[in-house]
Amino acid sequence: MKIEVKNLTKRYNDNLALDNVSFTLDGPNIYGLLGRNGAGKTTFMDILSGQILASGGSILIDGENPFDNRRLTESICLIKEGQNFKKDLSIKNVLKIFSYFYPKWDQELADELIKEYKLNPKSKVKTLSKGMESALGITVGLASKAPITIFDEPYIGLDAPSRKKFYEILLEEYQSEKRTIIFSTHLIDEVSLLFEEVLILQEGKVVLHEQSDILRDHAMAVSGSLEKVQAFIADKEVIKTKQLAGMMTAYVYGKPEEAKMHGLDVEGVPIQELMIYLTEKEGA
Ligand SMILES: Nc1ncnc2c1ncn2[C@@H]1O[C@H](COP(=O)(O)OP(=O)(O)OP(=O)(O)O)[C@@H](O)[C@H]1O
Repeated sequence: MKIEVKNLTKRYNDNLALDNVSFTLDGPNIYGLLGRNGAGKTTFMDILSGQILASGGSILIDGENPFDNRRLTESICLIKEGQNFKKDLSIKNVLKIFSYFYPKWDQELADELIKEYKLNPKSKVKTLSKGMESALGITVGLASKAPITIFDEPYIGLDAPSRKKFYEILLEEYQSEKRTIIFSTHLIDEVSLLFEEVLILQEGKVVLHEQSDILRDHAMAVSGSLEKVQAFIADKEVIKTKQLAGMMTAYVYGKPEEAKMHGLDVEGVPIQELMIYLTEKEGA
């Protein structure tokens, strides 16, 4: 499904959570939605899933507004950090309710995940540990098979092996049937290999929207003498520079071979680091 975001703005009193944001997500892909605390990620996901209204601008999903739109909401599954389910329901009933709601619900996958995460179908949500509740969220998100599945920090309390299992199954599911998956997380290093496209928000604005392959191949840290680095970056898009004792490191987009030809040291910049540099305040 195509998601078109145009001049999207969300205000909470004086607080501008989204500031005139425009971009397009062009169909099935795994998108990493990244940014510091308070950048506007959850606000965006809430508007996208039709849960809250924007203050201005629009989001169109295949040309339609998601707010209060039943046809669209059954195509969108949003799993949040917690509080996804009513506390008095049993796991079995949670799954039953979601299976009625999502037309493409995959009960076999839900059963497999429940087993994998050792969840007892009879247990009530209120008796689950944080990690177990997250595992239930992941189960619902994956089994929904919703054409737009959104995970907003879905794994609070989930241990590393369980997260790894989640990434594996997510990728398997995605490969067997492509869908739009939007993933917001602060554990960027751990998941960045899954992302096909990355969006970084900073104070309600998009500071980066790029394909991961391009970032992996072209975002680089070049180091060398001040003069050499300055000469090299003169015509480049510079993310950040650091100087120490006549030496300079610059984070730029460019061709690693070209930097090497200039006699500079070149290293790739992991997405997590890129996010940090792009969202650091000036002079930090
Ligand atoms: N219901 C609300 N009422 C008032 N302000 C809000 C509300 N929800 C969000 N905000 C504000 O909007 C801004 C963006 O918040 P949002 O939750 O979208 O950020 P985020 O990127 O998801 O952050 P985090 O990574 O911490 O979850 C913040 O300044 C936040 O304080």
